[in-house]
Amino acid sequence: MTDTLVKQQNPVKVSMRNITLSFGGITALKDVSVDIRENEILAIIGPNGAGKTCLLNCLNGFYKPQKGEIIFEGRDIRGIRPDKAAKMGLARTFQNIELFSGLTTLENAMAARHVFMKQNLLTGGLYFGPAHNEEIKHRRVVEDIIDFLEIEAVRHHVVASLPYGMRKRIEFARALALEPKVLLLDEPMAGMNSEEKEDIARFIVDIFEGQGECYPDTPVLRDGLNTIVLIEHDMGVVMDLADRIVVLDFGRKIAEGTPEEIRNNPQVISAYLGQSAKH
Ligand SMILES: Nc1ncnc2c1ncn2[C@@H]1O[C@H](COP(=O)(O)OP(=O)(O)OP(=O)(O)O)[C@@H](O)[C@H]1O
Repeated sequence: MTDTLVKQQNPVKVSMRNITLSFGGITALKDVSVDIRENEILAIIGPNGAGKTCLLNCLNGFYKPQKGEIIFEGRDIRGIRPDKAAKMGLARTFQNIELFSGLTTLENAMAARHVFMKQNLLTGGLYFGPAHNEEIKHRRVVEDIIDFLEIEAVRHHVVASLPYGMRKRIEFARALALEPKVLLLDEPMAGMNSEEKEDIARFIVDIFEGQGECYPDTPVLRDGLNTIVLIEHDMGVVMDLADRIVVLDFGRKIAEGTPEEIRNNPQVISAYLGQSAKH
């Protein structure tokens, strides 16, 4: 059996069925169905305005599609609150960085851990005792993630003072700090130079594969994260990283397949690759 066939038979982790999303007269997504499978990096591509970000926004509850269903862990999560989606294991980064710019790298990553914290504001105010112990545990996970993403040098820097590429990396750290089951990356390399892109590509592969006993106390790094969805415009990166690709155009799914299939699909070439070839 070929590798492709094996991939196609991987269990479905999230199933988006017949998603339609409109804003007034604009139909951003029209009857789009996408299965996100275990053990795959799934790339979503398409020209500007094709509906890629909208699809992620539906997945993590930012937008509630008018039609369709999103099945995750046996239930329809269409229209779930974003914090609930994060708690269930759907974490994402944003095309336009959405960090707390007045906080440090460490504080931004720790903020993500509040999803898991049992202590409330009152007990949290009593620094000693359970809240303190809990903080130590979460801090260890966050420090591992900071180490993994090689951002130790800016742990205590306020995010607003950092260059763009570094802020993108911190957003990645914050998403990992949620220890997700499915990681949604919206243009994690946008605006980066080729060296920075290579670093991010390496992190994606490493997180997908897992780092074993290098990080024994942080399961997301130790065991890896076997379901990653990636929106990316750089075709070289997409072809290198993705196991499968879904192509959107004007809010519709026009193709789905392996990088090889997509590369040779005439509809995709005219809709997307053709367009970029003109530039
Ligand atoms: N909140 C909104 N209100 C109105 N229209 C919206 C909203 N969000 C998205 N749209 C529209 O939906 C369509 C799809 O947008 P989306 O951001 O998903 O595209 P995209 O494929 O991610 O594009 P890009 O590659 O440029 O980021 C566009 O026409 C966009 O203007």
